[in-house]
Amino acid sequence: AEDRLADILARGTVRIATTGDYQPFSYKNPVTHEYEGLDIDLGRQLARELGVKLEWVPTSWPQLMADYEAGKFDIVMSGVSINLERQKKALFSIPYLKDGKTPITRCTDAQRFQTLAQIDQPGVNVIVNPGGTNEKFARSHLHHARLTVYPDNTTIFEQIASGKADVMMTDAIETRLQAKLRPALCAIHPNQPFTYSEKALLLPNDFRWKAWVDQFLHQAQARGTLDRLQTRWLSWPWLTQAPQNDLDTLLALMNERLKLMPDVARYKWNEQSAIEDLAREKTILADLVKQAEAAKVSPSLATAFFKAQIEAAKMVQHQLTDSWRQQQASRFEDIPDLKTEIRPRLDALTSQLIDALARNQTTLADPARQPLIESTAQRWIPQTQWGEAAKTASAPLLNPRP
Ligand SMILES: C=C(O[C@@H]1C=C(C(=O)O)C=C[C@H]1O)C(=O)O
Repeated sequence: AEDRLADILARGTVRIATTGDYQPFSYKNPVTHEYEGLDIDLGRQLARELGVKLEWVPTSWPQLMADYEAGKFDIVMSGVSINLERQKKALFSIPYLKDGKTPITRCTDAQRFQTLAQIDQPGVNVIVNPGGTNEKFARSHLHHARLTVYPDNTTIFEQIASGKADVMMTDAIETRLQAKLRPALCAIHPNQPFTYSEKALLLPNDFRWKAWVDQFLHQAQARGTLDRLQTRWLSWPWLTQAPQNDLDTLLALMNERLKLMPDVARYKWNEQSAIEDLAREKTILADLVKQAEAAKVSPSLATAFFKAQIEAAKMVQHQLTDSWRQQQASRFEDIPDLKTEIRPRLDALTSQLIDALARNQTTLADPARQPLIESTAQRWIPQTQWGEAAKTASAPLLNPRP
């Protein structure tokens, strides 16, 4: 008989399928090309507890069940909703999140759209993304309101903020996330949604493997890991717009590097170790010069640029630890390991940053393009949450160089 758990342990790898298109669960960051989100963190913890390597298997919603039948993965972690159709073929773990459809609207109109009866009125503009459970829900519950089907998931919430639409009904977790990303919007009773559904992990038909996964989730729930993951990924500084050109990409990568610093600082806080690690900095700068030469980037530009990124990284860490010291913060839970998890991601970013420098090199060296660089950086700095550190990071792009 099949014993998937034994297979995984013998193989030394767990294959986790994910779609990469569903914030806050699974999102393929278009700048770093890495997966990020609640289910991604949970997947890393699952692999750690199994004691095996993790292989992400890209899948998509339309392909999910076909990939399952082709045996391409051991588990799906992607914010999958339990549904009895899927369960005719596969198994689900115990649920790790409760959800349901609820409204999101402008905060100024929050009182107008509390109930379905209030929403289903002539003159109310409801907006919905096509093809999924949101559209199904809207079509079966709305008879008087005007329903606009809007295909662009990335700008649909802008339509509400700008008044082109009034309200959307979607998963409560998405309304919470969007309300954090866009302060003009409010999630309406996300704790008492109109419908009830559950998120779980999709598994092959193997009860021993399911028992292991259920125990893992049970512990994550009981120890508070799942609550912490929700808090983390609902306040994550998600990318809201993909970069449009090489200069945007460079700035976005600089931002991605800084986004890793809160975890670096939390790790060091737990270990009570110093923020500055000069040996590590020396290694980075030495590797970098080699990589720069290979990519035909001037080593002096690359060095100046990375010194500024490292300076900014330490500023972010100091700011955070100063505030934690003031608040007498205690230990942080579930922090990724600096050596085996965070620094490898920083190293991957180093290569991507060098590529981006190479693609921007002529622009950066051209005095006629300085005004463009300056205005792009000036727009970028306040869009990040890093304040002075973002200025420090972008200084080498602005200052005229020898
Ligand atoms: C990020 C870290 O903290 C500091 C900043 C570094 C960086 O930006 O790469 C390197 C070493 C430390 O001085 C780290 O320790 O990895």
